[in-house]
Amino acid sequence: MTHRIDIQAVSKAFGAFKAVRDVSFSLAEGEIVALVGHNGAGKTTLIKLMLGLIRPTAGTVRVLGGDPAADPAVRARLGYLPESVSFNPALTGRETLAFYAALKRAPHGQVAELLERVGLSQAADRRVRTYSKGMRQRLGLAQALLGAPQVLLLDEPTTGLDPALRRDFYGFLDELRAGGATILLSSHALSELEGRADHIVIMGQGVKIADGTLDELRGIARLPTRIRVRLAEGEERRLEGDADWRPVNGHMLEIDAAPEDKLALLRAAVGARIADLDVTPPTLDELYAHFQDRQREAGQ
Ligand SMILES: Nc1ncnc2c1ncn2[C@@H]1O[C@H](COP(=O)(O)OP(=O)(O)OP(=O)(O)O)[C@@H](O)[C@H]1O
Repeated sequence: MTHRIDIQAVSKAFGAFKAVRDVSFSLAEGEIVALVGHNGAGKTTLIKLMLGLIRPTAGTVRVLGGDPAADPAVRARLGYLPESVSFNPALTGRETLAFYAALKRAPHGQVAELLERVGLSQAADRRVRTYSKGMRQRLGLAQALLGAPQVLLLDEPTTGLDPALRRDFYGFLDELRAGGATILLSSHALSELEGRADHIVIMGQGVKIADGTLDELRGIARLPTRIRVRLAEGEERRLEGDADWRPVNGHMLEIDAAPEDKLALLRAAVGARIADLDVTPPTLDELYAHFQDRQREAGQ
C-alpha cells in the first residue's frame, strides 16, 4: 500500500519540553485517519510537522514521498484547515477564496467551483462577517481544497458545527476520500468519529498510546460489550444459566459481556422469550478513557 504520510520515530522538543516523543504512524491513500487526544497531547505539533512548518528533533516525516520542511512542491500538494480559522470579515467569500488561490498559485477557476462544492455559491458575494460559523468552516474547507491537494490536514474541523452541519461535513469528506484524497483530522469529538474514521491514532502527553481501526482498538482494549434484553410479557425476571444479569428499570436485564462470553450470553438471551435486545459495543469515548488510564498506570 502506498503511504501518503509516513511518520517514523518522530520526536519534537521545544527547548527542554518534549511535545512529541517517538511517534510512528502512517496514512495510506484514500484513508480518513483521526488523531485524537486531550488538550496539549501533541496533535497540532504533529500536524505542523506534516505541514513542514517545523522540523522534528528526531525521526523522519515523509509526506507524498518527500520532506515537507525542505520541499515546497510537497507543501503545494497539501491542504490545511487550521483549528481556528479566521478570515477578513470585510471581504466576501469569493474575494477571500480568490486571495488564497493567488497565494497558493491555484487556478482562479477553482474559486467558483469550490464555492459551489461547499454549498456557498449563493452567499459567495456576501461579506464573511455575515456568515454563520458553519459557513465560515465551509469557506475554510474550500480554502484547504484549493490546488486539489492529495492530502488534507484538518485541525478540529467540526468544532462549533451543529449536528446537521457535522453530518454534511463528514459526507463531504467521504466524497473527497472516494476521489482518492487522504484525510487526517484531529478531534476531541470522539463519538462523532465512530464509523467515519478508517483508522484512529490516540495521543496522550506527546506519546502515541494506541493506533488501529475501531475494531482493532476494541480487540486490544477487551472492554465488555453491554447486552440488554427486555423480556416478553409474563416471562420470569431471570435468564437461564446465568445469575449475573442485572435487573434494569424493573422490566429489563443487562450484563457486561467479556469478548469471549459475548456469543454464549447472546444465545442465552435469544433462547428466552424476549421482546427486545440491545447490544452496545464499547464506544470510542470508553476506549479512549481506557487507553488513557492504561498510560497513567504505566506512569508515562
Ligand atoms: N512553540 C511551542 N513552544 C513551546 N511549547 C509548545 C509549542 N508548541 C506547542 N507546545 C507545547 O506542546 C504541547 C503539545 O501542544 P499541541 O498544540 O501539539 O497540543 P494539541 O494536542 O494540539 O492540543 P489542543 O487539543 O489543545 O489543540 C503543549 O504542552 C504545548 O504547550
